[in-house]
Amino acid sequence: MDHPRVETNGRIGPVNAALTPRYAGLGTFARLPRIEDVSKADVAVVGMPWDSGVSYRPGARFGATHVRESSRLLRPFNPAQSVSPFAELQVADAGDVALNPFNIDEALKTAEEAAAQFVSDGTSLITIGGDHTLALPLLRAHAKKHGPVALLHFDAHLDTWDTYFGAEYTHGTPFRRAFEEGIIDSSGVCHVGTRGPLYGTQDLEDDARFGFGVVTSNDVMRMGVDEVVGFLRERVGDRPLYVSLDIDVLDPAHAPGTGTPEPGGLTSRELLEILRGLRGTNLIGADVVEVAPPYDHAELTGLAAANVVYEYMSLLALGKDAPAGGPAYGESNTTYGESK
Ligand SMILES: N=C(N)NCCCC(=O)O
Ligand SMILES: [Zn+2]
Ligand SMILES: [Zn+2]
Repeated sequence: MDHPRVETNGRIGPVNAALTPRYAGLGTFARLPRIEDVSKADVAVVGMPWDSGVSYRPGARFGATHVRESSRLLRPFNPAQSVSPFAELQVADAGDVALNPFNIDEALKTAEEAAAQFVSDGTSLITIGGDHTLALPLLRAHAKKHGPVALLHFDAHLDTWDTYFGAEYTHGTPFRRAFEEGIIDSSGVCHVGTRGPLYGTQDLEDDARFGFGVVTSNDVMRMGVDEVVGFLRERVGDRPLYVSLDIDVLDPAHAPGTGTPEPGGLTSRELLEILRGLRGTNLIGADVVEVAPPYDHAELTGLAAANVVYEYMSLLALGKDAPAGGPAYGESNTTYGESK
């Protein structure tokens, strides 16, 4: 079936929701075109259906499809940032990478090669789904082009542990490996949203040795979003920035569909607003991982993840020269008029 699309500035946008109901049709991310249907994509959304690195509940292999399904309600204009991402950039869905579920080394190699193809082409990559092990090959692919990158890591967990059952490549270990490989810039790395029990104090000592700053979930509550944003901006400066976001950074009330949930997390409002605060940073790529739909309810987790991706796209559309404050950010009462 042919479904007319929104087209602005010569960019092929989503299927027009005024003509085709949102729940109809095949589900690309935000009902955007497939990458084969555009001449060149500025931004590609790529699914990573793989969860062979998990330590607890499996299910993130189904995350990519779930996030796509939960993205049908996204609309073309983002008032919180005053930007129409699909009009500023050609965004397309590149489908899923076929990752070997039985061989971790091979899967990580495939993921890295697939990512490197987009990155070397100058296409910004946003990946959806999969477990957090995948951050390692994604960082490798970005570092290959940009050198060691700044990293904002949104997560309940540190993910700088060493090994599980002797295995080096797991969803609890990608950022220790990234540090060891020299692909992250230790002066520009920070965790956001950490909480929950650790194995011991050594976990924090190791983590600090790798250079990570830490904004815990409680810090977000105590400092408030604006101060957190100021701290993160200062930390990353204008370095090439990769954002890796484990959906379990959200409280299980906001994102139940994940494999290692930890109570006491961020609200989706806090998370989305912190991401918006990154406008004008040098974002080069981003992921959202650990969405495990078998544990989701009412699409809460899928919707949160889809909106995270939409904020990534908005940041990319605004570009690295966007002013820090911006027309909408921090002036929420003026956005819809009236209530100031
Ligand atoms: N990356 C995520 N979601 N979790 C890591 C938890 C590792 C553990 O079981 O200790
Ligand atoms: Zn986590
Ligand atoms: Zn994680």
